[in-house]
Amino acid sequence: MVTRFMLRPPNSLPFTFLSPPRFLPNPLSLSFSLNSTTATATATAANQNLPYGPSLRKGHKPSELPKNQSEEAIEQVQEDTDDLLDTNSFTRAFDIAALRVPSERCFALENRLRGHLLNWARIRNIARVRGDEVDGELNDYLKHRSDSSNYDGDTDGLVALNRRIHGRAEGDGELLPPVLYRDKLVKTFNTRGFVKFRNLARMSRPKKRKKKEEAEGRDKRGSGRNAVYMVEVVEDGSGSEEGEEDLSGLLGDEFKGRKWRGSTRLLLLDEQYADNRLEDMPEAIKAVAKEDGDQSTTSALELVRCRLTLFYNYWQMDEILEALLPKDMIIPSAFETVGHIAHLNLRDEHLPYKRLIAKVVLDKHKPKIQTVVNKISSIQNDYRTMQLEVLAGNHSLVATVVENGLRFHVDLGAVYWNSKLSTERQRLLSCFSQNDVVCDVFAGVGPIAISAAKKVKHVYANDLNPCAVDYLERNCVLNKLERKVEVYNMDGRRFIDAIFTNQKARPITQVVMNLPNDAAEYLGAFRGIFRKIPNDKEITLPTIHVYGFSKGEDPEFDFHERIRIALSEVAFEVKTHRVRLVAPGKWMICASFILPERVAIAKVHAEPVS
Ligand SMILES: C[S@@+](CC[C@H](N)C(=O)[O-])C[C@H]1O[C@@H](n2cnc3c(N)ncnc32)[C@H](O)[C@@H]1O
Repeated sequence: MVTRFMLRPPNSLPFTFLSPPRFLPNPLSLSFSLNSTTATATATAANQNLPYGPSLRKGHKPSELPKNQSEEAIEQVQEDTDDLLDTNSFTRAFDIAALRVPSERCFALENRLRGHLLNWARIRNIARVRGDEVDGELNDYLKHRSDSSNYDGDTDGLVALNRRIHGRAEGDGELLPPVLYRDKLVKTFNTRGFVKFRNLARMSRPKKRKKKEEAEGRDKRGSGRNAVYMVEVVEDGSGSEEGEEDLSGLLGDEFKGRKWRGSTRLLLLDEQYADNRLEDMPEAIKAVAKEDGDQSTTSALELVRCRLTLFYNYWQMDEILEALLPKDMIIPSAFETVGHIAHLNLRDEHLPYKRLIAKVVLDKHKPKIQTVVNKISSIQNDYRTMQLEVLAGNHSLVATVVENGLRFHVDLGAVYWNSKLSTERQRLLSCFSQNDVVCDVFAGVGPIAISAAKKVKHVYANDLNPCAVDYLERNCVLNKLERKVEVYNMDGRRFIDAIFTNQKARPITQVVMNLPNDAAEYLGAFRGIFRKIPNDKEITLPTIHVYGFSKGEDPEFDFHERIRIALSEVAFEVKTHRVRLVAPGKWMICASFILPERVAIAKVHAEPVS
């Protein structure tokens, strides 16, 4: 059964008498609708109580909007989503005021009106007017026509304009074939100094999508499946005036019976001026309007009423989840990413809404995120893998991660990966030099081993998980480092014993042991590791970097103690570094020390457990 989730009604929070639950208590019997008359009546009052800026608790719901082009955009957003979520219920329209100004002056006026313009996140305070974009040359011509006192009857200009409109070349009166026309353009460019136009054909041809948008006279933000917001003029001062020419034939039906003032833009005014008349506006706005009136007989600056519609795509993930989830529930706002996968860590209280949450996460982070998963249980197995449930998107758990300029293929369902450790891996790498030989005892798919291979002389990498080893080998090849990394698939203790007692192996200078739960206990494998080496032969004592968790009051001391006990040695220096807090009061620590000689040559050797 598919359950459809509806948004909490707008204005529900400030009014207890509306007080429906913040969400529907039983997610399996969801059907909720707000009495729209009540909502409208309370809208203005509610808006006054709400903070500045757009909010799902402000504005009008789509059902309250008059039928118009915005419906097309709403439908297209809906098309893109499945039945789980009613995206239309996130459409909000806001009444605002705007100054309609000539396009060439809008940036100068924007600067002068700063502080009085709409300052909402992700909304540009300059909006284009639908169907109001005209070629500059045509614009000049139309200005002359509309101001007949200035019009000097320049027939040359008219002829040039005519040629331009009919695609004819200047001088010959005939259409040029495209190749000749392009050739002519090249010459023009060159004489003007544009000598580096290598691919003129491509550059002079507008991109298909752009062409289509221009033809439709629409702003990308306001239409199609990616509609974010849209600005429409709902009431302006223009209208048919006597003696005014009907320009609908030239400019399209949009302009039927309307006064033409050239290309214009809307400077969206702050929401507090939505209902103001010009005389009630602040001095800065009045001054601009007055100057404009003084300068021009046909002032193009006018105050208009607009509707700003914000669609589902406008709202951020937390705004949408806050509106959907029950009141007082913590909004899941963070997640880990591994390549195309968003990895949630939902609390029990979120589980009834897990698919809904995942859908919003996916919608708000597409196309980077293609799959949303949730961890089902904590990591408990030997291979440190997670049990994951795919909640939204495609079911591929094989991700490609880029770290430190290297690429890693990772199957999140079968191997260990933690992007949060990337900074720590960088820190560790900075301890290595080009003469080092590194031994990574718990290598996983190779983030440390392969990154080290780029820098050091040689790497021995091991993991118990055959699947991790498989990816480790592939990742070596993927990064063209397979000749510098030797891969093993065995238990850590056996590996330490094998690699240090192997006469042919290069002397190891650095050992990495990243298995924080148990790595310290594997240190016993180093006791007596060089016991068979003759006294007169030089030995290289490696620096060991071992990771562990500590809940102790003094985590460094606590971890140091564990290392001492594992090595049965007291007197040696250990440097510790706090990696990160993995849970309240629980630190992940990295301890680095040179293997004490007494331990390395001890006669008692802890036999590896087979
Ligand atoms: C915490 S992960 C670290 C992996 C890698 N170093 C990284 O940073 O992504 C620990 C790895 O140790 C491996 N492992 C667990 N027990 C092991 C053992 N006894 N011997 C060798 N590897 C083991 C697991 O399969 C896992 O890949």
